[in-house]
Amino acid sequence: MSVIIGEISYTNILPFFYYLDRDKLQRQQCSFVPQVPAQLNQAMAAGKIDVGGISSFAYAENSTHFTLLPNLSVTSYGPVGSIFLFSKKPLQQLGGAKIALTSSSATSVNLLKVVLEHFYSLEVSYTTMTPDLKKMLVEHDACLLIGDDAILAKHEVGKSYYCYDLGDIWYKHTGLPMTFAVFAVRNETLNEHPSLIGAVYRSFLESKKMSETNQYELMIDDILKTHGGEKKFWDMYFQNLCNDFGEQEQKGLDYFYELLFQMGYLPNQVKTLNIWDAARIVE
Ligand SMILES: C=C(O[C@@H]1C=C(C(=O)O)C=C[C@H]1O)C(=O)O
Repeated sequence: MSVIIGEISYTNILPFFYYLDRDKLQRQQCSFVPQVPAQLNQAMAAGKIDVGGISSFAYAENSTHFTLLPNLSVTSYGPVGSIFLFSKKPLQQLGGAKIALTSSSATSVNLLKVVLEHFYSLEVSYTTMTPDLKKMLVEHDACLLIGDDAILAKHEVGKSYYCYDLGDIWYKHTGLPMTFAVFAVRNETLNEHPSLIGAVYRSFLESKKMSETNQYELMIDDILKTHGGEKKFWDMYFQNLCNDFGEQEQKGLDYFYELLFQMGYLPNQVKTLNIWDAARIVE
């Protein structure tokens, strides 16, 4: 018996992982797989990962096979600070443009399609590439980066390009938050190991609460050692992200899924968000 936990390899997921008692979870036969979102999404769909953070888009693609864990997400109300379209031209002039998309993402690449095609009525072409701004912009007019790649690129070359925060654009057009990552578990795993998934879920919740209570301080001290940057920047970044998944966050996600279905980017409508009734957790 083992449960494999997917761990998004970006700083934005850290509040849920920083305080996990990994030794205890490992003694309970849990193991951890760190990867970028797109790879975790695929692994979870293939049954190679059981539970963890995935792109919210990947939940929509697998909503009949996955169950969402309540009160956990990576969401922004407005600018997210790590999902940027870097462009050689102003966004409104991107009609006919060639856009390079990071291969790490699922939510943000689809959010970009909503922004360009639905909000701005632009027709563009897309190529998926490994995230490397300089290489992406050799033959493309604009590129999308997410996570720590985007943070670094903004810091290094942000002033040389037009730079658009997709969380900001989404909020301005809809008045709704955007949930980039959700926490989900495969239905089969939930049926087989409800009490272990309960333990994993409570650990995520506790880590999130501890991170929020001490204002991410210890976590940011460590990030400064591993990633560099300024304390002020990371303070702002984490204070700005919402880690809840309540009514308003769900409303934003419902609307995102609805637009993607109408645009043909989701084959099936997501009728309901299937959220685990945590009250039923088996101790
Ligand atoms: C805020 C971010 O959210 C991430 C974006 C994701 C995506 O675009 O698929 C998936 C998981 C999130 O952790 C980010 O990485 O910048």
